[in-house]
Amino acid sequence: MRHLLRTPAGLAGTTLVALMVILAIVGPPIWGAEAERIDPAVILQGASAAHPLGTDNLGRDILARVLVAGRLSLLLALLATLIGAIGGIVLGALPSVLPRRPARLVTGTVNALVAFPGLLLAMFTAVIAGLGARGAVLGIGAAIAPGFARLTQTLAASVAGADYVSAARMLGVPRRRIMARHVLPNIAEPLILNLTQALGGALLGLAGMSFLGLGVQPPSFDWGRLLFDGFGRIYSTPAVALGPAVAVALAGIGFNLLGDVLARAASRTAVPAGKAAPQAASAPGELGEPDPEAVLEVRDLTVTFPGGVTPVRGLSLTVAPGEIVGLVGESGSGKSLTASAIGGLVPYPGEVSAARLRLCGTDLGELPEQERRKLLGTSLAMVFQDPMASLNPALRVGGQLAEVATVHQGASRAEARTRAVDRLGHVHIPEPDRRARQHPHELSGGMRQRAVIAMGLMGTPRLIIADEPTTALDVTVQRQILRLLREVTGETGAATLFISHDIAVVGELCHRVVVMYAGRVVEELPVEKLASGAAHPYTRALVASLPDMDTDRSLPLASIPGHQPSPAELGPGCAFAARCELATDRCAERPPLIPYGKAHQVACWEAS
Ligand SMILES: Nc1ncnc2c1ncn2[C@@H]1O[C@H](COP(=O)(O)OP(=O)(O)OP(=O)(O)O)[C@@H](O)[C@H]1O
Repeated sequence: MRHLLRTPAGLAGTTLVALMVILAIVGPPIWGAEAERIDPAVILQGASAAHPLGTDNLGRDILARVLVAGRLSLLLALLATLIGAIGGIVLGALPSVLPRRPARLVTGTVNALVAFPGLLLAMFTAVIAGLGARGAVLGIGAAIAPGFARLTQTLAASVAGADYVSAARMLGVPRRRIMARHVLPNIAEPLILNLTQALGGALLGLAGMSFLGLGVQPPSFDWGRLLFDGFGRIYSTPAVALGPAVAVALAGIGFNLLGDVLARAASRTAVPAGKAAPQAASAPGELGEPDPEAVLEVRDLTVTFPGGVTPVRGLSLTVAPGEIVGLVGESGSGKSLTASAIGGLVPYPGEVSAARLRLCGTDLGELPEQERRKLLGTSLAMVFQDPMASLNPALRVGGQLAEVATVHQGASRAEARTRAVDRLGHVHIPEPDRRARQHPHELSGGMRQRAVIAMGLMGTPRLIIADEPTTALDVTVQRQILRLLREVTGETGAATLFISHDIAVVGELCHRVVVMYAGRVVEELPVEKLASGAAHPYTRALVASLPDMDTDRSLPLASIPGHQPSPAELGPGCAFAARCELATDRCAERPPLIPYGKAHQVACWEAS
């Protein structure tokens, strides 16, 4: 964010807005008397040394009036924006809490209002509410509200699909409460950012209303009113109209630039990893020197959500070039959030901190936002469970792949397309040229997943994070994708972090296995030791729950009794203790991750 504010647009927006705010505060006390001083000797004068913007029909100095009018102009714009925003957010949120029919009525009304020209809506409301500042403010508020309502509906719809909202719904949480607790807090940031841009629009709108004679009435004056008063003289003494016009334009540009930069900074909806004090397991002195060979080095990674929910707690992980590391654990253990934190994709309001988060030898926490994105865009490829989530259904597959090359490598369109077709062929998609021209829905599930892997290969990824990439696929296709991942890792020398809840798949594909439980690593071991050399009771239970050739298929499959505690339920001791046959009083204290043979670490007091 700080970096974006230092860009030319950010700097210009911040400076202009700061100047406007200062003007609104100091303008009236400094130039108030001058702005009101009537001087019959200098009536209707043009620009001069004494009156740089000329004088009005009562001999009042226009420059002083422009400087004083800033306060009223900004205050009215702020009021109109707040009215529009609050009205719009309420309108936008209503369909989510109302019964079906009234909800449809509200949605239809919002759609109609969005289609209605804003200025007409403003004028219509202003005429009904009465001429003057009040009517203009209500009018502009009414013109702003539909945009906010539509934005609220769109954002709410995107959050409504989140797993935690579905879970709350299934638990029977009332819709009003879901809206207030789960939806609105998660969409607050873009809405607040939109306020800044709306403020710029409101300033221009109010000036327009005053200019049309529908806004501020004498003796009060805002920039629009001054523009209205000076417009008749624009050919004889242009300065009198240009002064207020420039003020309106500068303020509008300032708020729009700032709003745009803020929106861009927030558009990620993800929180970049920042440097944070190392937690529990490793004190600063234990952090040690960075590993120069590692592709990925994570130390004490923590992901926190408001309310003290910490689904990832002090996780450390290293992945070497060409290595396939499996991150395994039950659903909810924090595997996906770990991947999201590495890729800078943790959704707002999650917060990421790490004592060290290095990718390809560069500390991500120390990079400016733009460079961090560039490094992630070129060195990291992410493959998710649902390939449709990574592919835009409205775009052709080839075009989406080509975008990576045009955006990150500055390739021409033709070069990017050729490379996209080549990459599709590389992941064994038959007839890659034809497939590149198709839309994602025309491809099978396995082919889509291959296309996503091909997208990752458009750059030269040093690390591939594959988060449950085969879970949604049938067994045969699963095998093909696993083979492809192994092949890609072997060919490119890239490292792979393979996330799965399926320890059998992990055992088959990976060189090393990291086992997570309730947000922490409980064991890290070479894959050869998985079947019979695991030391943590949880890893052993996971392995024991796998069926093999001798398993009696008439009996229910083995499962680990009990359930993994949710991040909010975690106490100070070993999180697995409640389900562990070996648990003793000592487990009330959390066991540290300690070496247990070569390339093997375990966090258990009773490990044997
Ligand atoms: N946006 C969020 N806000 C609050 N809690 C969240 C959010 N996203 C994830 N969590 C919580 O973090 C915990 C870990 O989630 P995560 O998705 O990383 O688990 P996982 O091990 O990948 O599980 P799965 O295999 O089911 O994807 C879960 O308890 C989940 O409820």
